[in-house]
Parts: sequence; C-alpha cells; structure tokens
Amino acid sequence: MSHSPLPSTSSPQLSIGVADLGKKFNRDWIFRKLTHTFKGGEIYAVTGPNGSGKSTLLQVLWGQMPPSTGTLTYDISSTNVPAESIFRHVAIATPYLDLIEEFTLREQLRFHFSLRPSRYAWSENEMLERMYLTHARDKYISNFSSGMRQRVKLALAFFSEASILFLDEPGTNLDQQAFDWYLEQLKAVPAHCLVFIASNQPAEYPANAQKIDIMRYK
Ligand SMILES: Nc1ncnc2c1ncn2[C@@H]1O[C@H](COP(=O)(O)OP(=O)(O)OP(=O)(O)O)[C@@H](O)[C@H]1O
Repeated sequence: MSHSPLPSTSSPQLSIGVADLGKKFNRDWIFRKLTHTFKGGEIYAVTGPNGSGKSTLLQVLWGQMPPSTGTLTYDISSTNVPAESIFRHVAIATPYLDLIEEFTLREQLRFHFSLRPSRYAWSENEMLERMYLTHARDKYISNFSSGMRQRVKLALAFFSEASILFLDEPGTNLDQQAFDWYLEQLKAVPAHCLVFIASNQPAEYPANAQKIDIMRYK
C-alpha cells in the first residue's frame, strides 16, 4: 500500500531559546555556554561521540532535566509557553523510555492515543498497517523484538500531534526495510515542526539538518 502523508491538523510553530545553557553531573560539565534559538521548521542533528552528552542535552531541552546554568524558554509565535506545559507539544522516541511490557500492541496504541491526540485521522487498523505491524497487533510488547519495539516507539512519536520531536538514536535496532520506513516518516513530518535527532550516523538525519556538535560546548 502507498503511504502518502495526510495533511496535518494545524499546530503551533514553536521555538526553543537557550542562553548560556549548561549541564554538569557532579563536577563534570557535560555541555556549557550553549546559546541558540532552535526554530520550528528546522531539523537539528545533535552529534558527538558515545557518552558526550547528546541524550543529556535532549532531556534538558524537553524539560525532563533541569539545566545547571542558563535559561531555557519556549515560545509560540513570540508568546511564552510555560515550561510545565511544554510536554503537550512534544513527542519523544528514545532507547531509554520504555513501552508497557504487559500491553499488547493494540492496548499500547489505545493507551497512548487516549492520552495524546493523534496527528492523523487514521483508524487503529490503518495505524497498524502504516507501522507494518498488523500481524503483531495482539502480541504482548514483552514478546516484541528490539527492532519491533523501536518501530513502535518511533510510530508513537511520529503519529502524535506535536510541534517538537525528539528522536534519540532513531535507527537503533532497525533493519534496512524498517530504516527506510523511518526515513519516510521523517519526510512526512509537517514542515512547521522542530525536530531534534541525536545521532552519530549521518544516515539518520537529512543532509540539510543543522548540526549541533556537543563537543563544541565542553
Ligand atoms: N544521571 C546521571 N548522573 C551522572 N552522570 C550521568 C547521568 N546521565 C548521564 N550521565 C553521564 O553524562 C555523560 C553523557 O551521557 P549521555 O547519555 O548524554 O551521552 P550520549 O552522547 O547520549 O551517549 P551515547 O551516544 O552513548 O548514547 C556520560 O558520561 C554519562 O555517564
């Protein structure tokens, strides 16, 4: 079946402004002196070797972790959004945020989309088809392979209504077919969205992504 993206429902364009942002664990600076405005409509590739702080930066940006220094502001069309409500605008797929093992895939989808609006007016069956996981709809997540889990995590992020996407190592455990599916989903992200991809693999982000090399902020 062909998977042309449907038009998205209207979403606000967001920007994240950071000034002199820094994070340290104990006495070690993971990054510091980061001043930048991340704008809706752009894709940012956060790059750097293992353990350099890519995931930490993403967690600070989506508000899970407080910065050690500096400020972080979220704006919609120049109107400030309080940090405590930013989660409504954010979708996340990371290796360390888990699915619910006791759920079947269908239950996982129903649970997720009972809490978060979907970007598309797709039925559950259509969503399953678009994930290429119809055959696994009644299987427990605990019995999913690592590649299937990753596809579910990415689908939950891509299919949620959100203006900011955080994708941490999106290609983890994906075979070539699933990786191509990931790239298709990335292309279908509405143009106004702000996307962060933490990765060391250039194949995981588009060539025109803006690079944030974490090693420049040590
Ligand atoms: N809660 C924490 N307490 C102390 N140190 C931490 C904590 N979380 C991460 N670190 C350390 O911060 C550094 C950066 O980790 P982070 O996971 O952000 O790196 P990364 O660039 O995403 O790595 P990878 O490419 O391996 O995923 C590492 O040295 C890690 O051990």
